[in-house]
Amino acid sequence: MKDLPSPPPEGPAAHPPASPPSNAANARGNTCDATHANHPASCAASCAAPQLAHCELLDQPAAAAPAARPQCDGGAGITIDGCQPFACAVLDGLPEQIAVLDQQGRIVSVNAAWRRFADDNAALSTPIPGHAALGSNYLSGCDAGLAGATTGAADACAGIRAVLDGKLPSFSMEYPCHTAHQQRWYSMTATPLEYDWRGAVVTHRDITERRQSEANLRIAAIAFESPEGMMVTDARGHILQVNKAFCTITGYSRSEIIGQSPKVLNSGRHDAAFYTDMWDAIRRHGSWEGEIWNRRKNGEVYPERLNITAVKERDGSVTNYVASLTDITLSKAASDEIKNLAFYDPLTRLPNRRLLLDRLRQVLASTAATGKYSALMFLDLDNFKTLNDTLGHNIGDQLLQQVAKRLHDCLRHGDTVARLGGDEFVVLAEGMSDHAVGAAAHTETLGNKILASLNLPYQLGAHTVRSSPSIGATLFHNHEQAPDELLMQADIAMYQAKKAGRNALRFFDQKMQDAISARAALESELRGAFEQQQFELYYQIQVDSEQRPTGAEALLRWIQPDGSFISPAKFIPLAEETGMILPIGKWVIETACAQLQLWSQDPRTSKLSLAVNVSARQFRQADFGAQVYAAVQRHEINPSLLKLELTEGILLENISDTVASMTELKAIGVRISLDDFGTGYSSLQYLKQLPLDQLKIDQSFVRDLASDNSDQAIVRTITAMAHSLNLDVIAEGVESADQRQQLAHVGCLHYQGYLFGRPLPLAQFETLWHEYADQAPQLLAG
Ligand SMILES: Nc1nc2c(ncn2[C@@H]2O[C@@H]3COP(=O)(O)O[C@H]4[C@@H](O)[C@H](n5cnc6c(=O)[nH]c(N)nc65)O[C@@H]4COP(=O)(O)O[C@H]3[C@H]2O)c(=O)[nH]1
Repeated sequence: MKDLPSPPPEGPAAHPPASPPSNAANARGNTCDATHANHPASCAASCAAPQLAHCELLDQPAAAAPAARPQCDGGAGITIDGCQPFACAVLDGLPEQIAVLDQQGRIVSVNAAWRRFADDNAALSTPIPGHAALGSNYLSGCDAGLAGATTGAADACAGIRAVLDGKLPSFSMEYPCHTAHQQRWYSMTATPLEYDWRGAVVTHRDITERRQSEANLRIAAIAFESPEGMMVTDARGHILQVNKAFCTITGYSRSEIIGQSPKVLNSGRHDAAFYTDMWDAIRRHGSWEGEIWNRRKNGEVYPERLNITAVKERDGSVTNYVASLTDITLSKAASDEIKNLAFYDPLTRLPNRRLLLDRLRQVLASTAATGKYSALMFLDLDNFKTLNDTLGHNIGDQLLQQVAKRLHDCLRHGDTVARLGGDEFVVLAEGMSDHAVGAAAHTETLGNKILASLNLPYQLGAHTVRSSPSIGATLFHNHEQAPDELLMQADIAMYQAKKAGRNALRFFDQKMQDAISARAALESELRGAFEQQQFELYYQIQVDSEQRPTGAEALLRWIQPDGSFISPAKFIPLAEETGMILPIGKWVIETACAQLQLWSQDPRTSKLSLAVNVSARQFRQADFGAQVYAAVQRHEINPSLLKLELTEGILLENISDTVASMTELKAIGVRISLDDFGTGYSSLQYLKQLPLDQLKIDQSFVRDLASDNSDQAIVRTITAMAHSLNLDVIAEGVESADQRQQLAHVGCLHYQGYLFGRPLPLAQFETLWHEYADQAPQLLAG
């Protein structure tokens, strides 16, 4: 023990001086001060000390010992007046250790508890100081402690001395007395003893248990005031205690809530079964944990994480319930937000692709059980891009939001509308009918309802706009179909609706699917074909009105290893879509330039021009001009012999960019021909802006030229227009002499067509060309 000194060695102490009579009454009157009022043992000890007749007494202070008084315990040779064996028995029966000190602080009498403790203590290898044996001087022990500079010892010493000197009515302190293995606490009380002589009664009490309980309570109190709300109820559910966090969360003050039932917090959002399950769990497992909606005092309903634990007696009976609760409004809002982002489109708040696929899987599973047909519809807004580009994204977003709302309003409860992104929406209508035909009819009705709704005008800020959707629908009742496959089918049908003129509904059918599958196969073959150099350029001769060969058009051929041909009409659009046209187109230009170079080396062919087709995607490349220039340079050709054939569609897409690109090409020196002329919407206005060299009359006007008056008028107009713009004109698809004659009649003096020659491999073309060069007049005359 650090705080109290070791007792002095055993032995007779000096006789204490006579007690100062002046302080006696005062000291006695204050024996049970406020501190000790709660410690009856201290009081009893101090009040009973004069009667310690049977207690073990060492001797009597000489100055105060009246000779004739009865002796309680002859063994010690001390007699105390009025000493009663009964009082001694009482003191010996007390658990507190009581010692009587004389004026000098010598222990002159102890009770049984003190004695026992002193004996036990002495037997310890490291005795606890302060529990000295009879005869030793208690204050010397304190002094020894002082030497060790222990604060508690100094306090004890000073306090007891003050009591002995009548300066204090009583003194008490508590001190730790820890051993290596145990933490122990004691209380020490000193009260004055006014008898025949002056002394003090010192009481020691083991207060370890109380200190531990107090410590536990302090810990519990700190734990109770955690950031989590805490509530303790009795077994019947009456609230006994709540902490500050509880008050903050619920809005109730302690005084308002204590004594109430937790039912005041009920939000009304959970049914009776919820609470029954909760209490069942508490009964069975002793606790329940989960999320619950509760109501604050201000009426606001909020989510909280709640844990309720039953506190039980040893016999299992519940004494209390302890609830800890956390307001999860914010974390719930955050997790809801995360959920929203993961499963909902932020713009329209509609389910996104992930959630749609999830629902689709569920519907597929349920169709397996019900056998009913459901429908999946893919919607795309016609001309959305134009609206977005012309009125801005903000207006585009508003349109999407209004479309989302209208779609939602068209559906039955339980159907799903999702936004996949951009202007693509998907409707999933479940359980349409038991039969395919009925389901198709229902789907058509729904589709028409959607068409009608989305066709109504939209008020978007200051703009009133109209929009229409193209809708593709597919029906399903076979749970073995994959969600992605169904989406693809609806998408394909939607494209059919677009092809059919937009603002329409189309159903997916198997033939369409087969075509798509074939296209997918072709696409993979196309990639391989380029790598395996299965492409070749064929050349179709072009002649003038004198039947002189003026040049050729290079036409791409895909010749498969088995010798079969795949038509450009089939693979060029696919190559365009997949982007394969870029390397292919580059190769065509390179090959054409290489050929022009070869022809330039022969004076007979050095004037031959060569036309190549340029696709939209190819032309739109930022470096297309640079590619052409590089090819012209690399092969050292006369650029005016290279003719780039562009279609009307390409040129009119973005007129200012087009003019810039064409000007760049013209600067290189190449010539530009407008292919398939007449099939688009070219106006004179546009044509005037474009740096063109030639118009190529589409073969569709040439085909019926002999019989169709309107075709004749068209060809005449085109030719006149070309001449007015100072452009060459060439007609393609000339198959008969009649056609050629008609063309010549309206002023078209350049021709290309089977009449003069089919597209041919290089060697055959060159043979034909030589024949033309030598015999063209005779051939044509024939
Ligand atoms: N019925 C009939 N047809 C005739 C006659 N004379 C020529 N043709 C065909 O008409 C098409 C003319 O080519 P196009 O209009 O540029 O139309 C071309 C062109 O748009 C595209 N194409 C061909 N080669 C290339 C190429 O290298 N690059 C690009 N981007 N497209 C190409 O594929 C289209 C089809 O090419 P082809 O099948 O070779 O078909 C060629 C040609 O064989 C005739 O008297 N009667």
